[in-house]
Amino acid sequence: MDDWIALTIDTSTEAVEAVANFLLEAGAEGVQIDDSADYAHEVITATGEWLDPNTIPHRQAGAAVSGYFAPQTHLEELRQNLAAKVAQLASFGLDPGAGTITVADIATKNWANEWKKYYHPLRLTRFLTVVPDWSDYQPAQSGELIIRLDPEMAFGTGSHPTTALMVQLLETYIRGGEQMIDVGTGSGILAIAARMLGAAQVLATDVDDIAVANAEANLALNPVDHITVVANDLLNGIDTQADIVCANILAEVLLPLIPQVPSVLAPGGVCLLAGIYEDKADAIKAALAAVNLTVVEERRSGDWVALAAKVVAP
Ligand SMILES: C[S@@+](CC[C@H](N)C(=O)[O-])C[C@H]1O[C@@H](n2cnc3c(N)ncnc32)[C@H](O)[C@@H]1O
Repeated sequence: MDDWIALTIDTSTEAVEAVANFLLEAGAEGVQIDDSADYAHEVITATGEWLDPNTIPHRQAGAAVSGYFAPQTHLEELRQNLAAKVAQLASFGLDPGAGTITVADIATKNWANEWKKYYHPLRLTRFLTVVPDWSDYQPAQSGELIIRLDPEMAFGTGSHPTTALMVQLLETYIRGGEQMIDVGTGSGILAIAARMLGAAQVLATDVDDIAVANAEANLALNPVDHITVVANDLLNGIDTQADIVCANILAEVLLPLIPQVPSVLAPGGVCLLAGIYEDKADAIKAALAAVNLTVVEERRSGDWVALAAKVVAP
């Protein structure tokens, strides 16, 4: 059999999700992400051993996203199509990084499993650890909650700082028994985390059908119920009340979402937003203020900002 084609785009950490989507939309059978940011966290091995990321050989800056394509792919057309999309990243406020595209034939029979070596159990917070579903990792201490994920297709393995910020906010604002709406659920990671932390019910939505399917597959890997996943754009057509509305999406999507939040937010509820690149934070705060939502907490990780906002009585 002919070799598979691996097409690798050098980019920045913040553009990893968009570039992976470009490759999947272009027909990649799978994607592999090699992101220097993944090594900013401690890594735990399958046997529960803590590893200093500096002891593992890894890229020091930026990220590379590889897509695997069937041998008969029209390579030049594909390369040009992807180069055009990479050139548009800056107009979405994303740093394209080097933006170079390299092509390699790979004889690896089993590329579909190759990428898995890049995913390790990841200690997200004191209480939550994200574990790839093929790992036999067991909790290293009492009280440690395990989220099992197959991170193959959708965004949300926990390794991105925006996801980690949002999980920290969920730990702060979930007291138990809340109704929650998770807009842009991706892998479903936030919905699963919320249920494990005590939320009563989660409505998880995503505009991308692949994400909806991946979130449903991930729910099945975890001992969680009372999570409904639906394909939906923003909060369009949703009229249930929620104590928590969370969304980890780029500012361009949060801006039209924010005016929809008050109509679903129950009295005393909180709106949690992540995915905000720091130069967009002021615009997001202004959009919140315009609908009477006051920022009550701000968290940062690198260049990323996450906000909690509530209706505060005058
Ligand atoms: C950055 S990912 C977040 C995934 C996960 N919630 C997390 O925190 O790791 C953003 C998700 O929002 C989804 N999304 C983008 N635009 C959307 C929209 N207009 N309505 C609903 N979901 C959207 C994307 O498909 C993607 O899965």
